[in-house]
Amino acid sequence: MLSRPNLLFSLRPLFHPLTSCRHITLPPRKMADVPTTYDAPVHIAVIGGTGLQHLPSFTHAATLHPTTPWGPPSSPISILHHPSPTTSSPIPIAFLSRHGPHHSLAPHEIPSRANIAALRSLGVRTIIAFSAVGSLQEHIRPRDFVVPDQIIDRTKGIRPFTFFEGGMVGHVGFGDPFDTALGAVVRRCGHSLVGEDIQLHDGGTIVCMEGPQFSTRAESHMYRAWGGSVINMSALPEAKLAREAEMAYQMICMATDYDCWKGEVGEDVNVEMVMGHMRANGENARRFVGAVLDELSKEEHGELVRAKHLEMQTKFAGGITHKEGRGKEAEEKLKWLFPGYFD
Ligand SMILES: CSC[C@H]1O[C@H](OP(=O)(O)O)[C@H](O)[C@@H]1O
Ligand SMILES: Nc1ncnc2[nH]cnc12
Repeated sequence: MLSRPNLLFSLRPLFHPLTSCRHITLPPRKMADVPTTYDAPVHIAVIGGTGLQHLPSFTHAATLHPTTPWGPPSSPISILHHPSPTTSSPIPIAFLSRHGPHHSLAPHEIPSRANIAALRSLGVRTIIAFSAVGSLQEHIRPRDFVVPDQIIDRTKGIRPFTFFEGGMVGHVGFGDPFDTALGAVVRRCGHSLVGEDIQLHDGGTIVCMEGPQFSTRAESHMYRAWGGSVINMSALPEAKLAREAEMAYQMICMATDYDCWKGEVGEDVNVEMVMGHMRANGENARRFVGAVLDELSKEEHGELVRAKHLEMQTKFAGGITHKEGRGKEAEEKLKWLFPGYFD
């Protein structure tokens, strides 16, 4: 049984599974000027992390408060209008703050399934995720950007990490945890900005640790020996769930510290250090994300942005459980997330 048995049914009028444009009705809010509904599908999202809780300089078209069978997401979802370089109408971008609008969610408390499910239900198929990371390599200096291509999972299995459980089994491929085609676009945009105050590393391995405490020195040395480039607490399960939800996902990282492997007095990572670098270089982070959105808004990227190359993969990956053996609650939730896949 669902813990909230009526939830799926009460959601149906809000998120009709068979319509791509979902009319979202919201609870009464104070934000009188900004609409609380948005009727067109939104294909691109930005997930902001530590120090990147807003994306100013875009037209704020709506603020949505969706809910999902996995509960509400970390924050309201802002719909921002981004001018398209190739069409007359603006491109809508969904912005979600991973730790909440006031950074009140620790990494292990982030409702990643709700975040990804809410974004997918709006039509999102491409996610640019931003993260503040520790550097595990001397040449990746604080304020450098890294567009990673691999992840080592050092979370502890305490975060819900899949949509497939409770009598619905699914196995998606995760050999390349970031989307190769999207990553290539992001790197190209990053390179167009590289100059005196922007440095970019084209690839790298993120170690995603559980936290919320930072690593011990022994762990930090071990991650370096494993070939880790940078470390954070939020690449997973976000990237895994995005893959299950058939979304093209790429993380952009900004180094804020050298973790604790250098062992120099006063140099170990702390929150002040992370926030200081994020504040000082936040404008460059926003420029980077803005350049990526400029590029993705071009018509030529339409197929990529709609993740046509991932469409239906989860129908087959999740088709392993025979109908008669399915857990009913799990089946209902997955039918909500993937209308038509598991009928
Ligand atoms: C405040 S330091 C640790 C914190 O910073 C990173 O956050 P995010 O990835 O959301 O930018 C890291 O993953 C930790 O959550
Ligand atoms: N050293 C570090 N370890 C884990 N997450 C981080 N985010 C920023 N710096 C970090």
